Amino acid sequence: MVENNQDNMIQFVDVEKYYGHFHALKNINLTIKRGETVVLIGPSGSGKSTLIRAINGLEPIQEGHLIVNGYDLHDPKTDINKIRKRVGMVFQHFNLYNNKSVIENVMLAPRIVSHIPEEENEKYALELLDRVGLKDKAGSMPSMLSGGQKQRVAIARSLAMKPSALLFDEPTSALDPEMIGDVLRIIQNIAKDSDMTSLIVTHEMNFAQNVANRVIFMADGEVLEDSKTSDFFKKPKSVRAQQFVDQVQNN
Ligand SMILES: Nc1ncnc2c1ncn2[C@@H]1O[C@H](COP(=O)(O)OP(=O)(O)OP(=O)(O)O)[C@@H](O)[C@H]1O
Repeated sequence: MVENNQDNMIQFVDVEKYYGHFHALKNINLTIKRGETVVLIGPSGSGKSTLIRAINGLEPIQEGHLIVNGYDLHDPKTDINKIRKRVGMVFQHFNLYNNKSVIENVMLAPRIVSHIPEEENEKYALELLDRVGLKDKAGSMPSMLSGGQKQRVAIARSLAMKPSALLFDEPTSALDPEMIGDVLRIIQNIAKDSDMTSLIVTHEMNFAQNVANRVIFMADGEVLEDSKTSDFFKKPKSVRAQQFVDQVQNN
């Protein structure tokens, strides 16, 4: 039995994850406290997406405990929807409903999951679209938007459920370079909110340095480093992490 500490938003205890025989997450132990902004970095294939997707149950784990907002995901009695209500996710490829307008995308989950009255739902959706600079696109279809705009809608949509935590899985990797700055600025603003817990997979090292209070470095399915951001960028402890940072920064 793992102690349930209310200060912890996300806790991995001895977590193991396999895809068939492939060991994708190896003995993961880490805790993310409420309000923290944590950046997860590492080479391609190191398990970053698997780890972040495990947190809202998109990837089942096979061993250990994964406790999110007080619920143990590995307990069959846990209702995953209770976790997803409080933990939003922003994907690399936006995952918008292309047959629904921008505002409908933002209003859908609060309407279906939380039964928010229509007028209140619409008012809040417009506030969120304003926050991401897209109020004037409320009636547009996603196909009429740029990649950066689509991602800003996806962020507004993830905020619509008033989550306690947001997971970002490479939110700028599919964007043209000129769109990345706007999206990162919005994420930075969200992360500054001390009530919000953010976990961000990214290759944007300047962003990581400016925004995160902690950096987690993964390689080959393991967490090799979990350090304060300033300590990590001053001198990573492992050779693997140093090589990775040098390579990303020289690109
Ligand atoms: N559904 C799956 N079935 C089998 N293997 C998978 C599956 N998803 C991921 N993997 C493997 O698990 C490992 C970790 O993948 P993951 O996508 O978590 O890495 P990542 O660090 O996010 O990589 P990237 O930066 O390229 O997105 C990789 O070797 C990948 O091939």
